[in-house]
Amino acid sequence: MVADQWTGISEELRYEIGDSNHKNWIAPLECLGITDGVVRFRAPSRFVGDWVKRTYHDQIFARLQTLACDVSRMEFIVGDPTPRAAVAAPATSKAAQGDDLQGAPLDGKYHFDNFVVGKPNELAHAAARRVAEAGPVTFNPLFLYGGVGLGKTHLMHAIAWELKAKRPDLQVLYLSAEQFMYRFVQALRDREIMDFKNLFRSVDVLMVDDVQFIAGKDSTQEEFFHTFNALVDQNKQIVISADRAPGEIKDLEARISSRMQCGLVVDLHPTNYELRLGILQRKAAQFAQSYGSIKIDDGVFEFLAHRITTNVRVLEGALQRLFAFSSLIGQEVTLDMVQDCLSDMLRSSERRVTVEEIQRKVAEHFNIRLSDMLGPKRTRTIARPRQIAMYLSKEMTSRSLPEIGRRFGGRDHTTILHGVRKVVEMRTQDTQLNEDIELLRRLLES
Ligand SMILES: Nc1ncnc2c1ncn2[C@@H]1O[C@H](COP(=O)(O)OP(=O)(O)OP(=O)(O)O)[C@@H](O)[C@H]1O
Repeated sequence: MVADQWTGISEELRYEIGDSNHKNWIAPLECLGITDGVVRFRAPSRFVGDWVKRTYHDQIFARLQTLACDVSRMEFIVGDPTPRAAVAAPATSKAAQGDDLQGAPLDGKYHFDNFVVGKPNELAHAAARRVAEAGPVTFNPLFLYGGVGLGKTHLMHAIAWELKAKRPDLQVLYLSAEQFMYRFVQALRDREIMDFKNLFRSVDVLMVDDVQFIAGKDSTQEEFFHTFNALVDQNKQIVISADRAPGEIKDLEARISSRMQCGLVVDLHPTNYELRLGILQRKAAQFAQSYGSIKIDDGVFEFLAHRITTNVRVLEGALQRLFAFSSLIGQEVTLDMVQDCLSDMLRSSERRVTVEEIQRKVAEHFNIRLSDMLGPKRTRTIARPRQIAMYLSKEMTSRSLPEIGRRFGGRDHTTILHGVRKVVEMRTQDTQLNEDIELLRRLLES
């Protein structure tokens, strides 16, 4: 009974702790059920079990209690509980044991095949592909960086999958910097630091995600630095990711930051409209396999790609919700339904572009002075760009007409409304103007 409801709890936790934590820690757990008040989970390694117990115990426990009031505690067991697992492993050095080398679980969806390539990520993708060929080490480390949800983890997992498939002989270790620190601290505590060092130095490819996490953590940084140097000296490939460039990570020791810049540092740029559209199409095909096909009206993907520009994870969440909703109630996905079903997401991902930015960009584009945009002049060369800026302010910000009016030199809201209507009308008749507006919108979104 508890095991049946675990999927629901796991999904709730995804919202609470985020996709990436969920993927690393909660998704790999299997709920085995409840006996005498003890809820048992199977974890893929002791490391995962310990971590979940320390970090998410309260969140999981509170939910379990709402299901079965006789829950008294949780227990994590490791590996396969059948008698096969009871066979004693031959005595091997710790470093050679699979469980110890086990990094974070790899997501089965993060392959190169389903990574959509566009201008903003083509270099990062090409570099990742090169590393995944496992040819001679040409750049070491490969340092991938970029904002939240732009595909760093996806690319790292894709490298790991590809290497596992092509070169099963290689020891590939992927983990987050947080896990690196946890294992280091655990090794210190258990006096197993030599095992720790041997383990990390015995890998052929080391991949560390979100390295900014160790900034400011002195002894972890120190150990990381030595591991890093030892592997580079042996010509072993290292792949690192972070949310910013090495030189910009606050409290990261200068010697580490400079070592990281010795290889290839590549940036995943924020997505552009075309990339978002491509990702939506690709993900929709994937979702159709799990949820069954649904009918999606023309213009829905374009609308989403315009409106949800924050990060790909949010875009994916939006699409998933539409699929779930549509297949549950058996309704096709129309623009109206999208606005209804995703109203919270659309509100919160409203571009943080400001009226002032819009005025500046539009003034630059039409080569007029900002003071004229705000001032009283009514000549066409000034009034037209001003109306376009009003229109974009209404479309791209959540400001009301009176608020926009105040920002346009204290104009009345009816003047703004008139400007907006005028542009809506002109857009249908003047293709050049329409293109100008689309261009401006994209510039402002990027
Ligand atoms: N170019 C892309 N093609 C397909 N899916 C993508 C692409 N970029 C990102 N995604 C998807 O977006 C989601 C978030 O990506 P990912 O977890 O790799 O981001 P990240 O850069 O590691 O973010 P964070 O900084 O939060 O760790 C994933 O589901 C991933 O598959």
